[in-house]
Amino acid sequence: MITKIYIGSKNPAKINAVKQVFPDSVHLCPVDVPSSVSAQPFSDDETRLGAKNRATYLVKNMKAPMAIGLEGGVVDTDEGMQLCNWGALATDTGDIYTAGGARIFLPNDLAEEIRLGKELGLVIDQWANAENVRKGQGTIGILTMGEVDRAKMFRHVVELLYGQWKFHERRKERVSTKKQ
Ligand SMILES: O=P(O)(O)OP(=O)(O)OP(=O)(O)OC[C@H]1O[C@@H](n2cnc3c(O)ncnc32)[C@H](O)[C@@H]1O
Ligand SMILES: [Mg+2]
Repeated sequence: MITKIYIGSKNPAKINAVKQVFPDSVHLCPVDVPSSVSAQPFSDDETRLGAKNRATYLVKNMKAPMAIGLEGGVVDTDEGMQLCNWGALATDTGDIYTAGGARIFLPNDLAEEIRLGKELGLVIDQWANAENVRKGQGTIGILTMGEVDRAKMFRHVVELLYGQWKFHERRKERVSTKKQ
């Protein structure tokens, strides 16, 4: 049974996403950890690696039985720049699951600023004339008029992680009962 989950961030949007998925009895431990990728990841691979690094850091260095890493990034394409988001769930049994989140295109003037090397978290505050967007509704919340905010988007990612973990645990149980 899961009693404690570490989260590799103190960002409230990320913590809320995890809180919404697991039962109230599960104790959440948010810790700021290095993602060991750029502050503004620029591809799916880099963003996914950031999420994995956050989760595995907690298992290795904080002795977390289960840890979740969530990471936001962007992907530039021929048709414009997209938001991308990834999550990873790692366990002290050596398992790791990853899942990608929703993606939408950024308006071009916003994307141009990021191409200049600025971090989305800073750019969006100016662009939307708001403060700490990344800790609240997120860019995705601004661009969808609050229909899908950052916590809701990451909630889906966490559901995909938790669901995969449950599936594999069930499979392991079946295999061990067969062997008996
Ligand atoms: O404290 P941490 O967990 O690092 O939270 P963060 O907001 O910095 O989140 P990420 O490092 O995962 O995001 C990478 C970059 O993309 C920005 N970003 C990603 N998604 C965003 C969103 O929905 N709204 C605002 N900024 C976002 C973020 O501010 C960073 O500059
Ligand atoms: Mg960050």
